[in-house]
Amino acid sequence: MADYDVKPLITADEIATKIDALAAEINESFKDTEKLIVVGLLRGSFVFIADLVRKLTVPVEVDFMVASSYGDSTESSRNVRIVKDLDGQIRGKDVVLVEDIIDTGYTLSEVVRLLKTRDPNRLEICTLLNKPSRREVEIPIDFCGFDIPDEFVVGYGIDYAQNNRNLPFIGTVHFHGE
Ligand SMILES: O=P(O)(O)OC[C@H]1O[C@H](OP(=O)(O)OP(=O)(O)O)[C@H](O)[C@@H]1O
Ligand code: HPA
Repeated sequence: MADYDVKPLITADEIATKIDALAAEINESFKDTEKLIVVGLLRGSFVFIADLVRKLTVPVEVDFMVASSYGDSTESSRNVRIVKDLDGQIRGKDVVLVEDIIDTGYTLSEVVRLLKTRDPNRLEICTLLNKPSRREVEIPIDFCGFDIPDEFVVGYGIDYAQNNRNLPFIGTVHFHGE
């Protein structure tokens, strides 16, 4: 049995409403784009990307990268491993990088640094969750869902030690005895 409880923070309905708003912002911002490359940063963003792209009305291509820095911990290792790179080219293209959560900022800053070396026309960042109080590396966010407090969260694709990604809502983790 897990040695922690999950307390609801953001409901499935609140997430769905926010995704409609984020998609509307992205559709407006990229309305003149021939094709938008949506880059999903796995694994945590797989649920968010699936819901978000179905609300986009601009022509879209989807590609994925896999990055990892937390392992089974609630603390970043600050060592970002790029486990899988993009399959396609982004030179001269309009790109939105889709992330589930920005916490210290290490993961995204490393991915952004790498993608910028490939000279995209536009590279913008969309995150469902943002924990501003934990930031160690500054990251400009173009499309942001929710600012959340300094608590470890799970659900809607986001894990603790690979568990809880299947929860339809977002909740905070509370270890027994804390
Ligand atoms: O801003 P940071 O402190 O870098 O944290 C954010 C990153 O941490 C999580 O990834 P994780 O390394 O847990 O891999 P996962 O996506 O496979 O869950 C999350 O999905 C973000 O990519
Ligand atoms: O709050 C979090 N939960 C799960 N993974 C994370 N990676 C960074 N912050 C978090």
